[in-house]
Amino acid sequence: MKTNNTIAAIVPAAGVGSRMQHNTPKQYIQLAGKTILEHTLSKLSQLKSLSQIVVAVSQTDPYFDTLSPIDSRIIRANGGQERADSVLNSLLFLESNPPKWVLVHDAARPLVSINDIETLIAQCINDDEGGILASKVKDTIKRGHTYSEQTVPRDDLWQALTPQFFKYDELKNALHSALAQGVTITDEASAIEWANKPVKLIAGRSDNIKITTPEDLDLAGFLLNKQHNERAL
Ligand SMILES: Nc1ccn([C@@H]2O[C@H](COP(=O)(O)OP(=O)(O)OP(=O)(O)O)[C@@H](O)[C@H]2O)c(=O)n1
Ligand SMILES: C[C@](O)(CO)[C@H](O)COP(=O)(O)O
Repeated sequence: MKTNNTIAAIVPAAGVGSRMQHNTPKQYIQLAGKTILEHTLSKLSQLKSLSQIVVAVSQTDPYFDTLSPIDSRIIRANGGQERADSVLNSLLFLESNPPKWVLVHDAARPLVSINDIETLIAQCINDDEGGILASKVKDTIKRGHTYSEQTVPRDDLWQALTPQFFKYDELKNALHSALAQGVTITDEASAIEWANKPVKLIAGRSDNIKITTPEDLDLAGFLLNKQHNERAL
């Protein structure tokens, strides 16, 4: 009997990018010849294992439908108030023909490495457990406000990245219940942790940055051009 390992991608892209302070939502800023969202979707479209790529955008988003076609697997869905609502809406969008697994990846992380995504998927499927790309904290970490009160031990501290990869049913149930109970959910892993289910930490490249503030743009543009030139060699 063939194992069902269908995988759908979900790309939350319904944010307004308030920290970017730009006149369009940050996913539509042009960098290295394309919008940030197009770079992200071009990356995901290299993954043949994906059955669908659901992109959650604001219901009133006027930009998405003007993008050049990238891949026939891409489908538009409605986002929500917060990132977690956008992800839950996308999961519900897939409800009539649910995949076994979902790969959730921020529109704002166009630099992700395909190798890292393939490693995440392979390890999670092999161990039959969900997981996330994450990078070990590298700097000395302080706790405090105006003054440092403490240097925090960092041996077990990780920065959560995306993609985050979970079984469809587990993620939908965890997100739905956590949001219904008013729990703050900043990533898929926080919903799964809240549901007392395991989250594997898979070390990923730390240059998979989330483009968040204006100073991220130059670095992201530089790295995107570098990746483009390396592919052309
Ligand atoms: N209601 C929301 C909010 C965020 N996102 C998406 O979630 C990803 C990560 O969120 P973040 O970087 O925080 O984006 P914004 O919410 O747009 O940024 P800000 O917090 O600065 O407003 C982004 O791809 C963003 O478009 C989403 O789909 N729906
Ligand atoms: C999901 C995420 O990208 C993991 O780092 C992040 O939590 C989402 O954005 P935020 O800046 O934490 O709201």
